[in-house]
Amino acid sequence: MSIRVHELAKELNFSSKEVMTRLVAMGTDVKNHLSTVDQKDADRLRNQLKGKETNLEHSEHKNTEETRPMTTESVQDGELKDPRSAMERQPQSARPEIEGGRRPGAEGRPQAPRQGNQGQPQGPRPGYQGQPQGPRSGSQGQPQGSRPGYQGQPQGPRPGYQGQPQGPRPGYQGQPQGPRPGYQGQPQGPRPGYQGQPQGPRPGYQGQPQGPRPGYQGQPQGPRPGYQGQQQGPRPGYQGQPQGPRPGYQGQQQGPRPGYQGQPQGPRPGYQGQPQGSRPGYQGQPQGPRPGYQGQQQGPRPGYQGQQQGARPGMPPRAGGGAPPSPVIIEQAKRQMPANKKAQDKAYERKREIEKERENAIRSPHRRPQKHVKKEVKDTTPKHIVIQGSISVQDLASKMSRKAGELIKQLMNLGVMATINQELDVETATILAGEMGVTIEVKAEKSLAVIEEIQDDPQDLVTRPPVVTVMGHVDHGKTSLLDAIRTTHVTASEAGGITQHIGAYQVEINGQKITFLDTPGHEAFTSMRARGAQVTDIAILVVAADDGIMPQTIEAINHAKAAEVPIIVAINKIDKENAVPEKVKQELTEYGLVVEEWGGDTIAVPVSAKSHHNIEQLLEMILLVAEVREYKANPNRPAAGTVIEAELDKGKGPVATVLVSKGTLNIGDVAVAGCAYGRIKAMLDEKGRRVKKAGPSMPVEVQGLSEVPEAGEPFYVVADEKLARQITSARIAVRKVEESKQSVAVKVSLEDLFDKIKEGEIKDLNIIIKADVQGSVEALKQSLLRLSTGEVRVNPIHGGVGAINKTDIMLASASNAIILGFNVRPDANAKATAELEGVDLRLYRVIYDAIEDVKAAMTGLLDPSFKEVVVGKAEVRMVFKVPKAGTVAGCMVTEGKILRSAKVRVIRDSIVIHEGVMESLKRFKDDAKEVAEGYECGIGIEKYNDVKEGDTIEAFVMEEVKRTL
Ligand SMILES: Nc1nc2c(ncn2[C@@H]2O[C@H](COP(=O)(O)OP(=O)(O)OP(=O)(O)O)[C@@H](O)[C@H]2O)c(=O)[nH]1
Repeated sequence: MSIRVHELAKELNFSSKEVMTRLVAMGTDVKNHLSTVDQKDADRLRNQLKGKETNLEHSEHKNTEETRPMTTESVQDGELKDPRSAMERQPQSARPEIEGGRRPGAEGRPQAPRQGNQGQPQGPRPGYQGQPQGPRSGSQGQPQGSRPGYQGQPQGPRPGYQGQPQGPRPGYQGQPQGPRPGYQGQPQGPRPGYQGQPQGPRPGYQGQPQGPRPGYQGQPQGPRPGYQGQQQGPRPGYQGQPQGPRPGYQGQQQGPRPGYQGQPQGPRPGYQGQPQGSRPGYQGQPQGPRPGYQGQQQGPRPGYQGQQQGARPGMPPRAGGGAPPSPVIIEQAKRQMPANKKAQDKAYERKREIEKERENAIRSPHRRPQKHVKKEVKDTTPKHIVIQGSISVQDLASKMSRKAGELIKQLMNLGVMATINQELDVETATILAGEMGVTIEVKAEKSLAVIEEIQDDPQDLVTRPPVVTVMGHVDHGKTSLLDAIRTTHVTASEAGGITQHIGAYQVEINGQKITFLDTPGHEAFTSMRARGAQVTDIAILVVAADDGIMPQTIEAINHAKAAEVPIIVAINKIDKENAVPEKVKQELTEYGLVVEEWGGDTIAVPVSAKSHHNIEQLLEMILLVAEVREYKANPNRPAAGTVIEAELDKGKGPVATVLVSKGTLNIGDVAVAGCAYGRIKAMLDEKGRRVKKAGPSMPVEVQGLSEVPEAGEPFYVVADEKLARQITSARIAVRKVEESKQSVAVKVSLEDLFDKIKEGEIKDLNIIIKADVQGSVEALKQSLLRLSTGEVRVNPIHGGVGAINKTDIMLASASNAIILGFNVRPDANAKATAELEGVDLRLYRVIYDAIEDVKAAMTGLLDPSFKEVVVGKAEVRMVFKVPKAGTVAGCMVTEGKILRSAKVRVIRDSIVIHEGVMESLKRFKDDAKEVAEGYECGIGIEKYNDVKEGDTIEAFVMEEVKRTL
């Protein structure tokens, strides 16, 4: 039955490796510990090891190896068993003195205590690689008996090194030996131990008294315990194998102890064949007085590192003398540094310190040498810091635990001149810190910056006045209507009060209040919406009965619809003769507003702002809508609202008109609005009267804020000024981070539309269409509506004729819409606003292209491989008719530069009237490649002669854009 190597090892209490080695030596084919061994081989190994155990018992009474006879019986199967090198195999007495009396084995390893491998007692010494140990030949087979000298030279007269006569025992390199100088000529006399320690009383290891010869670590010496207190008695061989008949390496018989590489051992030559008798020292130096390590006096043979050797703790008396200390003791001695060694090391360290000081002094000559040089300066500076946004040099230095000067210096290296109080933007701070090995994390305290909305219990809600905004086309009578309402419906008690413009006011009708935002037009409405403030409950759409629906009327309708605010139409100027209210109602239906009398749900009230006709009816209608909509709020809670208007008053400081939407604002409350905060010192209503409280839907002018907040900012009352300060400082940090990032609030764009649709972010694709003619708006609108899919609905929220203006951009921003311009251009203001608001604005000359782009964007196939870049604009100042060349426009370049290679388009009143190729570009009579801003030039356009004074010629190039999808 076969058995695996590891199983056999376990059985025999051997390591698998050892078993494998033995099996291989026996000729068994084993590769690893999982290899199988057949029964026969396993038994062979068992028997072999068993035999050793027996032999071990026999060898129990053997003495030290020096006295052991070398036998030839230990040779088995022709294999030599001694695992030791010749040096190891040499008897102790025959070994040369090397390094102060330690007689090392091969490679200077200590031999003496005859411990087997791993400290186990060794007993009978097997020969090297199992070679018989017996006759103890000298190195390289020289007979040991006759003690030949070095390289076989006769031993008789005991020649010294290189055959020199031994007689007078010359010292190293032939120096006279007489007074036996020690290493480097030091006197040998009193035989000091290692490093000059006195040798005399032979103290034991670490100065312990030597007397009773204690064993290792002071254990009694009596029974001579082996390594780690194991009994020395039977002296097991390598790895606990029985020692008895002195088997050679791998269990081979030991017998006659051959010399190195099987040479006879006999005459016991010294190291490298030198005669043993005279015992030459290391490298042939005369041995006589046995100099110590490095020539120090050997006298009583100091132990390792100067420890006295004499009594040899745990050691049998050495026949050859000078046996090295136990390896165990060496190990121990290495661990525990002798006192004098420590002292030396200290002195060395001190010396190093002084040297370092000197080096430092040389490097920085102006610096005083430091008295105490710290051994190790621990770097306690943080390696990672968190900032909330831009940060001053001083604050950054303190966060980095560095001196501000260091940072300023580093900034200078980076080419930034900064003062200690200078604010560093996040990017600069990050680079600076990075240069100093510190990473920066920007984490704005948004949790503080954003105030959590208090959810009111429905039971606490009470009806509040509706908030109304008046919108409509220019000159249709918005201001007149607001004035009419204000003047006709002030309460008696208010009469005589000086009406102030604070941006909003309240009127009372039938005991019920209505709040009007006193900012006619949708611009304020949309800009507030763009900031997320939805303050309006009801929109009054003013349409002049004599004019009908006009572009801004349509915009207003679409704004109100986008904000999902109910619309009440005030058909104004009905006092006028040419007023046709029915026409207005008719037109309204085209925009989804069907008046009630025609079966719809849109309330339309014919009014006259001039004659105040039907103003009351209009107000009643507002109350009716409010009643249906049930505008409610909880007045018994800390106030929250919106800043309607704010300004810096010379006398009052920052003042803000706040429309309270929830709760009640009181004098003394601490409020936060954007980055402004403060305790409310005074409150005024629209009549300029001081009030102590302001409930839901009441507009009041408040004083006491730290700075002027922006219109549209939410306004909150907080617990105390400390919290208010924390909130605003956190908001300031957020604002700085956002400013430093210069991030644009990215709205939906055709570029990322598909991604957003996929992510479910977009369900409605809001589109604003602006075109040169209404027909194009309608055509585009109808085509786009047909693109709606199950995933996304195309929703043209606004369409109009004319240039793309700022209002369009604000509506797009508020409604997250895309603007499609067909044959129109954005005005300068609109273009800048679009960039600021991140509104995607696309211009087309062909309706089909616009539809295809939207379609492609919705399916993720948009390929805007080219993007139009306007490089310059020129204003046509004069038109020349040049024979053969046609019409040439004498222009002034007003923006950028006109490139000869660019394409051009002619724009008249923001409408593109021609797009084509430039035929000529001249500066006076010379052809020009480009003409820069502020210079005159002549532009000829290929096949186009209708250019007129006042036209704008726009030069543009098409740049390739890499797809990001
Ligand atoms: N006959 C008549 N004229 C009116 C009426 N309402 C306003 N107007 C006149 O129309 C003109 C424009 O009125 P505004 O109130 O300034 O119109 P608006 O819409 O506020 O104009 P913008 O502020 O420019 O947008 C003024 O001359 C008013 O006198 C009305 O009911 N009847």
